[in-house]
Amino acid sequence: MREIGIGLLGLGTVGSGVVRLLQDNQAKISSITGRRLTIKRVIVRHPEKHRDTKLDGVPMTANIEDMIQDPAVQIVVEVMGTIQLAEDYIKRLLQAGKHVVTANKDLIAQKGGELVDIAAKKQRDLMYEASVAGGIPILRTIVNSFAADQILEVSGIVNGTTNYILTQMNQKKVSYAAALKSAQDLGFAESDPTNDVMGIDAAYKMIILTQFAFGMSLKLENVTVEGIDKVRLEDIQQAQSLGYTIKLIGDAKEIDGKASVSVGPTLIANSNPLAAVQNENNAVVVKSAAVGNTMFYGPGAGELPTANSVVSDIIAVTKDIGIGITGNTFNSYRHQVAIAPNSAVKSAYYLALKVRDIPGQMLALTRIMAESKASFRQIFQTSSDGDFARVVMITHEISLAQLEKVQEKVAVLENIELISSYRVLD
Ligand SMILES: NC(=O)C1=CN([C@@H]2O[C@H](COP(=O)(O)OP(=O)(O)OC[C@H]3O[C@@H](n4cnc5c(N)ncnc54)[C@H](OP(=O)(O)O)[C@@H]3O)[C@@H](O)[C@H]2O)C=CC1
Ligand SMILES: N[C@@H](CC=O)C(=O)O
Ligand code: NA
Repeated sequence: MREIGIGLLGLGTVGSGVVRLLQDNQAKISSITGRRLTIKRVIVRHPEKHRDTKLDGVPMTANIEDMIQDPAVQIVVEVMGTIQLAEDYIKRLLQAGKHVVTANKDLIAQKGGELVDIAAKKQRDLMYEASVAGGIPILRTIVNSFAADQILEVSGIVNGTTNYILTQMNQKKVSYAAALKSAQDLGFAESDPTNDVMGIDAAYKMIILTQFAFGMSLKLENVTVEGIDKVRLEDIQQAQSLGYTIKLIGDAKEIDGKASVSVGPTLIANSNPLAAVQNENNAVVVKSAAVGNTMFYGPGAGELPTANSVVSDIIAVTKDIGIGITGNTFNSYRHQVAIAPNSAVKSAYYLALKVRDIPGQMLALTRIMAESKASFRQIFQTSSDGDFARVVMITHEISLAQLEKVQEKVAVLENIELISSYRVLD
């Protein structure tokens, strides 16, 4: 049987999983592809480090040139991370005629367009199924199974670390710091978890999903992003008492041909299936004109789930090599970028406010709401420590422009502080 040589750029959580799947499922993969997939070379930062993953006889070095120059390597798997270095390496690998599979959403979200162009010019494949929602095969599904349908919205939970943290805080009353630490130990979090908790990792994934769903290549500054770093246990408990669970939700919708993309803590009604998605699991809901709502659920991070997406890409590339059709872009849908105005983006909101416990404050608050033409469906004063009361309200559907008006007006009030404003999804 003919051989396909694989090069691994990175042998951490995901890289080790890739090795394991290629070894454990070799016979099945060969039966499907008609090729024997063999790991020929590994590049890591510290080649001398002790590793549990055993790759007898496979050279392991720190110099990318070793991979670029190795004629035995046809497909390189980039599971190293970073943006600039990975960009430089992948460009050189593509120029040298290698096919590339990557799990690097940071890179694809920011530099994907350039890399796709180089790959196409060199007639090489560039695939990145693992970059969005880890083990869920969402990108290929959008390309293949929604090609004939008009996607209206793609939304859901696309970061495993934050969903794990929120689940642990909500169910086990674990502290934020302890939950983050265990997400790191379990290998879900990025090497620097700032991007996870600040919503940036989810924003990168939403940028990639927007490209696949609407053909628009957005930049990070086009996405409204808020992380979970300011979500308090009080908010989580308050939401629960109202019948909601707080999740970090990514949302990309098309409004009159324009995109609106956001990431932020959101109150999900407990009857909504997204509320039941726990720990590192992700769920992506695709709303489309013909099909309606379709939900894709599964592990969004972790060694083997992510590795399965990587290996599915390796198999796709191997099949393309076999029939001589490499160089087709992973997603060929292109559409001019247009961003929806804030007046067109609508949602219900949960507003939590710290209000000085003196007469007249509720009146001031309701006046601001009336002036902003924003009505509320629920309002509570939940506790008072003598000086300050906590007031929580859930609005009817209002536009982002109206919300901003309310935020601006509250900001100038001396006795009322807006602590959080989160979207509400029924
Ligand atoms: N973990 C997950 O659940 C998921 C991760 N991803 C993405 O997959 C990629 C890898 O993640 P993960 O496996 O968790 O990361 P790890 O930190 O576990 O592994 C990174 C690997 O890359 C190597 N590496 C790092 N820097 C360099 C460098 N400068 N030169 C050569 N090698 C280098 C490291 O070498 P050494 O071992 O010597 O330190 C290590 O083997 C990232 O892009 C991540 O965003 C995507 C989906 C899920
Ligand atoms: N850090 C990411 C890993 C997968 O992309 C996450 O937690 O989802
Ligand atoms: Na995926």
